[in-house]
Amino acid sequence: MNSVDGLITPLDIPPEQVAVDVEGLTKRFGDKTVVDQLSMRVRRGEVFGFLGPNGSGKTTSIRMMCGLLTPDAGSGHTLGYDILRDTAAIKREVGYMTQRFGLYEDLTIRENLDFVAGIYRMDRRRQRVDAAIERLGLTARANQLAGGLSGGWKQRMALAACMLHEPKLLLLDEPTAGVDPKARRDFWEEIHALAAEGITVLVSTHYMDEAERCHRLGYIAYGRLLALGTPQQLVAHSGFATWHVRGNDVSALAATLRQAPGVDMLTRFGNTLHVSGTRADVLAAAIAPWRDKPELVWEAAEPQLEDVFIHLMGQSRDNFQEAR
Ligand SMILES: Nc1ncnc2c1ncn2[C@@H]1O[C@H](COP(=O)(O)OP(=O)(O)OP(=O)(O)O)[C@@H](O)[C@H]1O
Repeated sequence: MNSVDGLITPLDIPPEQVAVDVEGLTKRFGDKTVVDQLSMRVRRGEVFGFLGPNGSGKTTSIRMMCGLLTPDAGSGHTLGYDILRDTAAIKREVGYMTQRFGLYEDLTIRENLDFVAGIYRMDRRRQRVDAAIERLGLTARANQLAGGLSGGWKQRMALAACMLHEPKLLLLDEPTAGVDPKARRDFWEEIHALAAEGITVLVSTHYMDEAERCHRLGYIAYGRLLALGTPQQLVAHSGFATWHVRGNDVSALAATLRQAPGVDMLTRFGNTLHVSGTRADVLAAAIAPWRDKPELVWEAAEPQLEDVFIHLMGQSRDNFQEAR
């Protein structure tokens, strides 16, 4: 088969620790299969990240797991509820932060949250709003207009809004798109603090540094789950070997190695090349003629999660084309 085999590490845990357990989830829109036979589990209190190219089915998968969308095939349980039958119960326990949060720019943070609590007819409205403001560190800004907030604070407010009904599961769909790096880091601290309290978090992201911060990851391409596991498992099971080579002029070397069998990926960083392959022995043979050149410095390197995903992306494109 292909080198993506072995990248699925199922989660073997007792039932009481399972937050999401789905089997064969499939969704079609028209004649297009957007999610194809998705089977996986998420542990309670885990931050689980979905990665994959645009339009690969991440949002659709997450929405099926949370009873927001009915699958065409497959079954499963979320927080112990059946995803086909108990959708109302699941929705009550899920907080969903969509890619575009509709906040009112001319209302303050407090007024926005109060408005959300109002439209959902929540009880203890004042108390819930106060708790969300405090929990998300919004106290000092509670009376500022939302329109004047930076992207990071807006996201924090959006998170506060979907925490008002005290959900057990959070769905965050690319929550930090367009947020500056410092605010992204703070936001992730918050996500981990919530997970530490036992809240399960499903998050979709395009950022590799965020993927590395998840407890476990699923990589989806063309609706298929191609990889599942902790960041460490994904790197280890990829079989990837990586070398770094430095020199004053690595252009000729780059051109030759790009064509060499065993070199699956070659990335240039200034005067350094990162050269990777899924077969360590074939890669070693490819670079052997260059290893003793005095003008080059070679170093065996740890493969990075990003390398694995870039490779998976290329691989899945090939598989997809073959399957057509
Ligand atoms: N309600 C719908 N009707 C028709 N097609 C849809 C619908 N929802 C999603 N799709 C299509 O299904 C595919 C997968 O969409 P989905 O939003 O799940 O992908 P994604 O991986 O979350 O992408 P992105 O990173 O861009 O959000 C896309 O081609 C999308 O256009």
